[in-house]
Amino acid sequence: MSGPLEPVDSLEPGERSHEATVEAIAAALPQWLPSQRWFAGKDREVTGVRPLTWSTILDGDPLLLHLVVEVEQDDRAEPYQLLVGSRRSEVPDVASSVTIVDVDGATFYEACGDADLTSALLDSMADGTLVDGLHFESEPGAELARGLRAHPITTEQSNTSLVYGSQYILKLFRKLSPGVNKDLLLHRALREVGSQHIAEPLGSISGTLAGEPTTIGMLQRFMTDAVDGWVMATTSVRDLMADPSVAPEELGGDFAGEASRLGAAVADVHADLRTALGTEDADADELERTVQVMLDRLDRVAADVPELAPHVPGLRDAFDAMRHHPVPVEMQYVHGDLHLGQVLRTLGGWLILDFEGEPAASVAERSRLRSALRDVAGMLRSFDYAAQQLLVGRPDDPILTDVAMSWAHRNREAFCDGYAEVAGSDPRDAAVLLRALELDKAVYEVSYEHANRPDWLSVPLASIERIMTEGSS
Ligand SMILES: Nc1ncnc2c1ncn2[C@@H]1O[C@H](COP(=O)(O)OP(=O)(O)O)[C@@H](O)[C@H]1O
Ligand SMILES: O=P(O)(O)O[C@H]1O[C@H](CO)[C@@H](O[C@H]2O[C@H](CO)[C@@H](O)[C@H](O)[C@H]2O)[C@H](O)[C@H]1O
Repeated sequence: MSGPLEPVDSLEPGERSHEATVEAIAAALPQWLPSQRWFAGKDREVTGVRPLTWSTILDGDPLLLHLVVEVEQDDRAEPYQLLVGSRRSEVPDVASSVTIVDVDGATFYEACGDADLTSALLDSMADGTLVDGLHFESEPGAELARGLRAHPITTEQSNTSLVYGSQYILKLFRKLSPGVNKDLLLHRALREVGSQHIAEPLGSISGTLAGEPTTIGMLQRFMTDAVDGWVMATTSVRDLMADPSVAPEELGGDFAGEASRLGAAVADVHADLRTALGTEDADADELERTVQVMLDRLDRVAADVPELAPHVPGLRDAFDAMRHHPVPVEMQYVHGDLHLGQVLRTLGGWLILDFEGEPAASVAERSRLRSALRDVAGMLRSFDYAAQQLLVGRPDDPILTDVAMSWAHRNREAFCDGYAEVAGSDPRDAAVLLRALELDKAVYEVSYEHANRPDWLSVPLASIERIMTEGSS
């Protein structure tokens, strides 16, 4: 969760045509935004939406506008981007949920699902054009195909991704921050050092926000042979739950081998990030700052989510313990929000996606160098999630709970084994730090679930309870 923001300056103004339309769209957004999966502020009322700027990507009929709007909520004002389409000559074939507003007899709708309109984005990147203040570029050496149609992916996402043919995936970052997006920055750095564990970055779209060139989209190679880690992991847990009498290691869908290879891939990426972008040693001030950030987050989340209250004293102790058990920490660029939905198993091995960091963290927080153990903690949390999500909404069943917890334990250990083998040091040796990082991540998840998937709040809360109990036994 970020605090109040300074007012954001306008993007470089595009043509002022369509001004009245843009105002009408902005006026409709307070009602429309909260129903969008990618909107990060669903748990707070939208008190106003102000257009910061807009660009006309296609003019006439059909019309394709790019808007950056500032969304005001009680304690913050944040910029979001939207692609808005309209057609006069034919009724658009789009779901009613994406309709934003009717203006003068024309329907204006969220255009990410309109393949006739979104093909213009790829074509503009292939051509390297500047369209009404938006720069469309391909990465050095990338020869992009033109004329491909796109469909949005349906995964639950913080952003919106469009798949072009079976070749490319374009991620449109929804909540914008001035500057080059960390996801693009780290993908470029990893490509420079020849990382084997990323999908190649191929293009980008940028505008200007608060006077800075700002990434609004990133194009990557689409991996057709990929399955995401979350799907693989949850399939494995389901198989085990379906027949609890089978030992996990005898199960056809045992995930431990993959978990270990994933640990090795994450350690490789950490090493590549160090090579590409360097490291710094953490000093006592850094440790103090880290503990304080965790305590502050705990206070903020506990104020919003009463269910966290009983755990607050124990969580405070866990964070405080870092002060009494300091370990030498090398600070480096990390992924920042690593979980099973951010990793893809391809024929060539594991790829890591989405280096943007936690969607709710401030840009300053996301851009900091951190301990690589943050990513290890994120993935450990994800094994817990994969195990527990099948228990959500079911009556208590001690046998199934036991199966789920054994699966999580087995795969968490395998992941750490794989990581340790490549990194040369075992994350489990820094037990106090790793425990605090896991709990801090779980506090973040409490806030994330409260805002996005209240039904799942029980998942991070149960983990906090478990970690606390293990710690006190
Ligand atoms: N290069 C790719 N090839 C295939 N699928 C991808 C690729 N990049 C992303 N995906 C799919 O899109 C999903 C969302 O991508 P991600 O970058 O994590 O978006 P977000 O930032 O919105 O969470 C991933 O979980 C994965 O299933
Ligand atoms: O992928 P995003 O960058 O949008 O990350 C956000 O959403 C994730 C959920 O999609 C959320 O991850 C949490 O749920 C996952 C299962 O859906 C689980 O694997 C993760 O371990 C858990 O943290 C992530 O926290 C949030 O930032």
